[in-house]
Amino acid sequence: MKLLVLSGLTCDQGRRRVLDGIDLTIRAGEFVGLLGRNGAGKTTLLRAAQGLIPAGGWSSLADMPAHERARMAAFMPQGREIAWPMSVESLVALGRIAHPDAAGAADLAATERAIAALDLGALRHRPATGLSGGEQARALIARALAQETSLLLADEPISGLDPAAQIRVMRLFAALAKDGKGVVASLHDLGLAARHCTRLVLLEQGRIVADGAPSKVLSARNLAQCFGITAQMTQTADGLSFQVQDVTEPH
Ligand SMILES: Nc1ncnc2c1ncn2[C@@H]1O[C@H](COP(=O)(O)OP(=O)(O)OP(=O)(O)O)[C@@H](O)[C@H]1O
Repeated sequence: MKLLVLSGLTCDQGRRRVLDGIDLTIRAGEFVGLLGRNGAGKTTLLRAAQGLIPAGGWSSLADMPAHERARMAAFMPQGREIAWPMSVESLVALGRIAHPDAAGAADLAATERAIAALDLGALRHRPATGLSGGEQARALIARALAQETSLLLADEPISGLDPAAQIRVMRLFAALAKDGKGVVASLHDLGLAARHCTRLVLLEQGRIVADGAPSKVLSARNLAQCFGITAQMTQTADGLSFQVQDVTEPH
């Protein structure tokens, strides 16, 4: 089942074209890692796909009425500012705003599931503004999870998390995809992307330059061209193992 279709999506910032003709379809069951250097266009793509910034071309999501979109897709933005000193559990419960006709019990249950999934039980009564950066990230992922949408869009969800929390979040996203949801996450950790994503989409200067299985997208050629690095990749019994070896470009 198609959850998101982008066709010829473009976005300009000033006189620069920062997203240039993106054609992309996300289906149920996929955990898609959105990769690319700083400035490649990952955040712009995630925002333009939702109609949060002006864009050309077509997005199935941006085309929906706002209330339908909120039932279809949850978004964890890259900027993690939390405006009010509300408790962590109240912040997570905000994910339920898109479900005005859900029973109170269903809202509570979804909030509790999200709190448990992100291991926030011990923090639930703390003001969200007083959390560490990584704890705030987990609370915002939980808020998106509580929305219980078919599609989850997450902008650098694991940056700033400790190693165990990063792996837990990647496993959680992989499990959501296995359950039939779709997840698109921009990521800078190529090793975790290789290990956990079902599909990788590589952006360069606002264009998709590779799209497919992790072992194909993380080819030596793509790594050199799009990241200026070399890496060693081996298939192990546990999955794909990926280790960056060197930088191939002068700074
Ligand atoms: N509001 C803005 N005004 C001007 N330029 C912008 C604006 N937003 C984004 N850009 C430019 O658009 C390009 C793509 O930015 P974007 O944030 O999408 O990159 P990214 O791939 O998410 O990068 P990062 O990995 O650093 O988060 C960059 O060159 C950026 O400088």
